[in-house]
Amino acid sequence: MRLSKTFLPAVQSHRISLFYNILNNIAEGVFIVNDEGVIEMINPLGVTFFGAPAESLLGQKWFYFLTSQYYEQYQDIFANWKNNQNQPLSHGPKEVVINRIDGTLVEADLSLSFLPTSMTGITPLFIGVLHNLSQHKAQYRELRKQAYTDQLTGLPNRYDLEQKLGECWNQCINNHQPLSLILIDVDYFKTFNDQYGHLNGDKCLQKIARVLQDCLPSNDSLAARYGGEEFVLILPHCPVQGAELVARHIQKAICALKFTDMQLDAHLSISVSQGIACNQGGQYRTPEALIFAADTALYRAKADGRNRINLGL
Ligand SMILES: Nc1nc2c(ncn2[C@@H]2O[C@H](COP(=O)(O)OP(=O)(O)OP(=O)(O)O)[C@@H](O)[C@H]2O)c(=O)[nH]1
Repeated sequence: MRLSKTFLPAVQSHRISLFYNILNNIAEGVFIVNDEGVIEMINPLGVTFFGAPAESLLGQKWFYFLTSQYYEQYQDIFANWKNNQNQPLSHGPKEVVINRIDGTLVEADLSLSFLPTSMTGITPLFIGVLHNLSQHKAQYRELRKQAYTDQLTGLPNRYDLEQKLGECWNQCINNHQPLSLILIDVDYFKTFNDQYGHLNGDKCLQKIARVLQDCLPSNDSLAARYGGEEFVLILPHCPVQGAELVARHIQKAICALKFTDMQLDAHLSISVSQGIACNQGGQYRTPEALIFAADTALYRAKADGRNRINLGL
């Protein structure tokens, strides 16, 4: 800011240098812009948000450094404000993403405060206070990922499955597309655990998860752990014949699994039972009804002797 201390009384001059010291040492990024959005002052922490030397930031419009979505927002906000200056232009913390000079992105909370000419004496000014959110956001993303992921297999968990199924359901209904679901249950898994131990049982579930992932027919299909030794495949845009082919593929791949890397007998093999249901033309009213139909089909596959594929009605 262009303030001269030369003719100011000593007390006032002291206050101004105190103010500068506070601003330069405060643990938030602070910048001051004029009514065009041009940066007039920026503190050292503020500079780190933009990733360029203070000298090159002064004189530039601050919102040029925002990613496109926020850039347009603030460009509009400033333009609207210029057209109707009676509107106060202040807000509390709002999320923005800053595109630093080196191309890296910084997620931050921005609070904007308006200082009218009656306070500044020259021209209205705005104070921007930036609080770095990048670390919190990274932690949040990690926790969110964990909340949606089955820890043992790395597949989406049941919670994620229910969300995704709801989304696929709506999308397929709206586009008049079929939606198939395969419910898969490992056969005699209690015996596997009893004979080879729970840890080997865990490794076996991990192998099964990898097979299911590899058998997915398209990028929009999804394998999830439904719970215990049960898994689900969601196959959007897939008619029942396609789902049956996928199930046969899974059946073959599971039966071919080897456990010699776990120091188990080379002849040991496992199998799964599968129930298929497909919503093609509105047979089912809800995603829950589709799961129920696949579950009933799975129950019959088990009852018919296991290592079977059964189609729901
Ligand atoms: N190792 C391991 N075992 C699990 C896990 N979750 C569930 N199980 C086991 O899976 C077994 C399921 O047993 P049951 O429901 O009797 O079914 P099953 O023995 O597979 O028999 P069928 O399904 O009728 O063919 C139980 O022994 C559970 O302890 C897990 O995360 N790890």
